[in-house]
Amino acid sequence: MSDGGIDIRSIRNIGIAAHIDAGKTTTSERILFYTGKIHKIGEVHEGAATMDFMEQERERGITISSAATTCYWKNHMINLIDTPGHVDFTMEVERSLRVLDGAVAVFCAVGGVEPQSETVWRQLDKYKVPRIAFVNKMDRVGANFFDVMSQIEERLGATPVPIQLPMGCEEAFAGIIDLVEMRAIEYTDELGTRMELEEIPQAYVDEAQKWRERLVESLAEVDDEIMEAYLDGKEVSREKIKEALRFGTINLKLVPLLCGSALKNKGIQLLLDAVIDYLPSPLDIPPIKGVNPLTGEEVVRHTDPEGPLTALAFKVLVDPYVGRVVYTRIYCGTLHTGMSVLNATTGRKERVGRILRIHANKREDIDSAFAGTIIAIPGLKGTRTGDTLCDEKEPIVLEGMNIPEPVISLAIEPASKADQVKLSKGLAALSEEDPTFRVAIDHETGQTIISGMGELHLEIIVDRLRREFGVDVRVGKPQVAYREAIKKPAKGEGKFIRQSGGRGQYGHVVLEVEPLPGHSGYEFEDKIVGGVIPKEFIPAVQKGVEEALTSGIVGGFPVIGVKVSLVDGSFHEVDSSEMAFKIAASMAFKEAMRKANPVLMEPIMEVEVVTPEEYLGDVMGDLSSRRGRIEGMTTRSGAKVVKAYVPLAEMFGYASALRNKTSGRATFTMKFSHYEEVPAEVAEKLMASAS
Ligand SMILES: Nc1nc2c(ncn2[C@@H]2O[C@H](COP(=O)(O)OP(=O)(O)OP(=O)(O)O)[C@@H](O)[C@H]2O)c(=O)[nH]1
Repeated sequence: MSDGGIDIRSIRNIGIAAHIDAGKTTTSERILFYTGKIHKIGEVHEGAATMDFMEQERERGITISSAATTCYWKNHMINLIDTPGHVDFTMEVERSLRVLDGAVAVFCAVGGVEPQSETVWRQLDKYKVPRIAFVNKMDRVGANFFDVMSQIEERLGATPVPIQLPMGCEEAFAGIIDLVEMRAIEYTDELGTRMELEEIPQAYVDEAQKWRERLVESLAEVDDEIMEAYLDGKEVSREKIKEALRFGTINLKLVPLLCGSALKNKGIQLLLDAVIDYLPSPLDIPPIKGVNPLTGEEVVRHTDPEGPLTALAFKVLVDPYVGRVVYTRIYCGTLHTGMSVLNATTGRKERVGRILRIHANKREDIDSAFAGTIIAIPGLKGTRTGDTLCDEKEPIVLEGMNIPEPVISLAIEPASKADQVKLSKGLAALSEEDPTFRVAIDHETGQTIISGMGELHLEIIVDRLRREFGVDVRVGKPQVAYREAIKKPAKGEGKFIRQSGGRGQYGHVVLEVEPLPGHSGYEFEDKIVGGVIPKEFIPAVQKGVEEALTSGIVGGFPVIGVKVSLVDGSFHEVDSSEMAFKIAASMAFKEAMRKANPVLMEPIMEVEVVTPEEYLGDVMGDLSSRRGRIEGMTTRSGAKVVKAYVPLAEMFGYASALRNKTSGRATFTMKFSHYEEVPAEVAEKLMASAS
């Protein structure tokens, strides 16, 4: 199976992961330059970068959107996937890490392993992504290749294996020694397009020999044949070295270490060679798992162009040239234009009218795309980020793409009447792009409420509304989504009786309430016997209860986890009406709830903090002071991983607090877990400040 002469073995789906300022954008751009797809090297911070098309990303220095760009190198197809690295966007991170098979971790030769590179590295560990490391900025004053190597070893618990050495550094950085080929590469022009291959200069021979031996020594650990040759003092062939490096990298046993200067155009071609030589093709990764939505059975799909279509829509973006496109990774089967596919997540069918391959500077229409590739599909109206697209006859929903419930919300309003329409449009577009972002209207106040995954998430949404949609908005303070529940069963009675001449009103309802297990869900049961309330009024009773549930009696928050039984009541031949029963039901519910020991419930987050051991005490102490409950502690790649349950209300500002406590070296992720009762003294304070 081929695509312009490319077979699956020659595909590399990679991401570039780096600390802010390590040179991710410059490196990506140089890759696109050398692979011949863009012809001008732009200075990133002057706005010419190809990957960062969102103005805001550049300003904030964090990458939010994840696009994929296709380029070719030595008969291989490389799909470069943009990887975000911020904790508030765990969905984004998970999605892009899901679709890439390997990564290039870029480090700054001066800064080394900086706190954020630690974050990114640990995410790659979590998703078991094979990687190579590129020590960039070798031309800068203070650059030190070996320092970065030891930091990777010590701080990240990895096994970096240099496959290159720098020739000179700082101002004098002139080229690279290739320890696999045992040759030197010198650059003779500014753009780095002219490289001279030469013998290793005399001054570097000893050092090169030493590191070549170390390379073989490291490979002996992962390859028996090399181990034997090493013990016997025999030469190991170049091919064998490459094979063992590839094996060690793909199996996460080692990380090849390279060097260069993206800005000075040195080392990028060799980096591309290493991507091809050592990072996995779609055939080298484990098969993807999912469930059959009809039977609930687990399904496993291999990278096979002949198999049933299985694809993941990993990002919806408005492309500046084409409009709304769905970036999709095909895991199995082949997608053709004109094909009808099942969106197994929504259960709806979609027609694929066009398939696009996105290059840095153009969009190419293609007829088909097979397993292992990444493409963009325009016009899939009903498909959102995280949806699985598949063959209708063999449905599958890929696992692990659950969309978390938003836990934080704020009120938003247009600054003027003129902004109203633009605001609605902007909110609709943004919630379509990002399934973790929701929009709702508060029926009591008429306010528009937006909800998301964290403070920064909403901050960025508001920022995008201002910039991209030109809306002037006013926003309220972020609010925790509280709920109410009851702790014991109780009975309540409600009578709504009016007699003022003419036709009166008569509704009389007796309800029992009881808590449901786990404080979730809602049930209504009609236990009326003997027609003490006629059948036709039962729906009105239920409606009255449901309305009362939307605003509890503790603080006016929605009530969750309650079973309501209608047990008794009475009616009047003439005066009873649906309205009267609805009001009586609502009164009965409120009375029952008052007697049922009502409590305030708060969202509890599952928090995972990854920290170097030296900060463990501080991190745990801080979590406890935030009413956190430590659930467990493990070790991952030499760092401590603390799992805890912490109320969301206590997590405001946690990102900066953690940064300050750990000099930025610890990282965290959090997601909603469940609701729990707010402790009495906290609830009291909360209610006092609200009133
Ligand atoms: N001296 C030197 N500077 C470099 C090199 N690579 C990148 N830079 C500079 O470092 C700065 C950051 O580079 P970017 O490519 O924007 O880094 P990034 O990791 O994408 O950073 P963010 O966009 O902030 O996330 C820019 O001013 C680059 O010109 C290099 O090899 N040598």
